[in-house]
Amino acid sequence: MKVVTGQVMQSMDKRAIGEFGVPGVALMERAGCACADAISKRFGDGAGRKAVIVAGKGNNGGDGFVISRILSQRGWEAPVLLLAAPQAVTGDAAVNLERLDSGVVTSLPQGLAGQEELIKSATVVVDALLGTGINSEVGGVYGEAIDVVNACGVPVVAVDIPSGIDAGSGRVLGRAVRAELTVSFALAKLGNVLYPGTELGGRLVVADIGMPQAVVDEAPGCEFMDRESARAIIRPRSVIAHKGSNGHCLVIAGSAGKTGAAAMAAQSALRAGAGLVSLAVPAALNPVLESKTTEAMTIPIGPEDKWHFLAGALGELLSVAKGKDAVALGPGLGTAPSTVYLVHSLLTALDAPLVIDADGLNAVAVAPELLLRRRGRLTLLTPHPGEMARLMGVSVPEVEADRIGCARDFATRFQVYLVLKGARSIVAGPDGAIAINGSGNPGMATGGMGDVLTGVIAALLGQGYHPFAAARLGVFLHGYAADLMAEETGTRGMVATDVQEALPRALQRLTVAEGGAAGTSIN
Ligand SMILES: NC(=O)C1=CN([C@@H]2O[C@H](COP(=O)(O)OP(=O)(O)OC[C@H]3O[C@@H](n4cnc5c(N)ncnc54)[C@H](OP(=O)(O)O)[C@@H]3O)[C@@H](O)[C@H]2O)[C@@H](O)CC1
Ligand SMILES: [K+]
Repeated sequence: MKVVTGQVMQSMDKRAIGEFGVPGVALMERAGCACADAISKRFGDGAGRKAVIVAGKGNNGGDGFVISRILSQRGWEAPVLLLAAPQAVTGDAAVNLERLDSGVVTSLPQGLAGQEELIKSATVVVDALLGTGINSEVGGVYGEAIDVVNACGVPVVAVDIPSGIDAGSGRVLGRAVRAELTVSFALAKLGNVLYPGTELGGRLVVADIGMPQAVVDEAPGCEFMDRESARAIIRPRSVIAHKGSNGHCLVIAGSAGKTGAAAMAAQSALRAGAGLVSLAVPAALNPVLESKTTEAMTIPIGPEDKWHFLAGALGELLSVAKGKDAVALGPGLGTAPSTVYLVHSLLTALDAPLVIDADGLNAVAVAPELLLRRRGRLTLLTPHPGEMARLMGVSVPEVEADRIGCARDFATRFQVYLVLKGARSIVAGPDGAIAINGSGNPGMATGGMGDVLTGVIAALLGQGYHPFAAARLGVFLHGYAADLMAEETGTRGMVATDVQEALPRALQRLTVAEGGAAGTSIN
């Protein structure tokens, strides 16, 4: 599913009207109608139902006027509380304000004070205060109105986006409405799918409002990874495939106390469909990993009494990497100076597509410019916000404040593919392309989940997926496996090996035709 910023949606609106001759008032009619349909579907129709529409003076309010008119025709009582003088309403919104029966609209430029009882008596409150036109922090009467709506205890349906959410980032601009359902128009906005906006919006429905297809197709946006997008990436496996044709991955991982990271990365690569996995570990750890893993082939590296990789392991590792389809570097490596040195040497010497995670990233953070020496070879980094902050030399809050910007900046600057992990992981390509992952749940906030993701992405690279496809499908599959686990056992107590073991089921669900309507509801 494509998602766009609020500004892009506003320019799409202008293009549809200016270049394609679609009247703005027709777009508004369809937008209001889609909201009214969603409300009817959720609450039914007929007498005894009351929708209180809290409207601003812009076109978001205009949609609210249409909703009032349509619900009234369906037997609802649908009063509009307009936070402006009627003369302040202009354009298409004014046309629809005119169409309302007298007595339906109460003009309240001073705010909602005194309207609390009416609002509390509603079946549903419709939030039509602010949409994509929000241009500053919300205060004054709009801010107070948001507080009243949030305190009323009645289900709220947000028009386009909860008022107060920045459509381009999902940030709360001062304060924002909390809705049960959001009906967004033409395409979802970034603020509908990124936290905290996505959580405040509740369930999201994206309604077709008759935006010309060319306008939709040509709008610059990014991909929101849902089941449909994942299905579009997965390739069928040949019925005559053999282990050699499904990719041979090399995992370089492990140090004392971190054998689990190595085992999970290797096992997850197998669970994500790798044909063969070789696991290179410091020699002293080999007996542990021999017994921890079954299908993966372990390769002891370096002196028998060493529990971490030494710089001198370069030659041995390059020779085992020869002919491998993908290499995963980093899980549980530790940060011993000789290991860091080894990672630097491997960065410039390894030819195979390379996934770098965890301590591998910590080593890269010391000298990120080494990534540029991999030019022409494929490199994919999977940092969490802490690792991203170290890579960029900024603070974690700075990363969290602009996750898309940070991921895009690093990926383009160092010509790598990058997955910035966290709720709604961001995938960035060296050309600046962005995807946002839609799967996953809070049960994944435990140790080892990153090792599983590394294995999954390495397996997909090894099977020949393009790195941007491997990263997008990898993060979706990883989160989707966790979602399947959560359906069965809930999110508390979920561990990384649960997700690892659910990977085949997730892959199967994505490759077998799904029953029921695909629909446009994403959560
Ligand atoms: N795009 C489409 O395809 C379609 C879009 N449609 C709908 O139009 C919506 C966009 O409408 P829009 O552009 O009129 O902006 P909107 O969100 O109503 O707000 C602007 C008003 O709010 C004000 N204002 C701004 N910030 C504020 C603040 N912090 N605190 C207080 N006030 C603030 C600002 O006032 P100003 O600052 O300019 O004086 C201005 O008056 C979109 O979300 C969708 O619902 C559909 O009808 C059909 C198809
Ligand atoms: K709104």
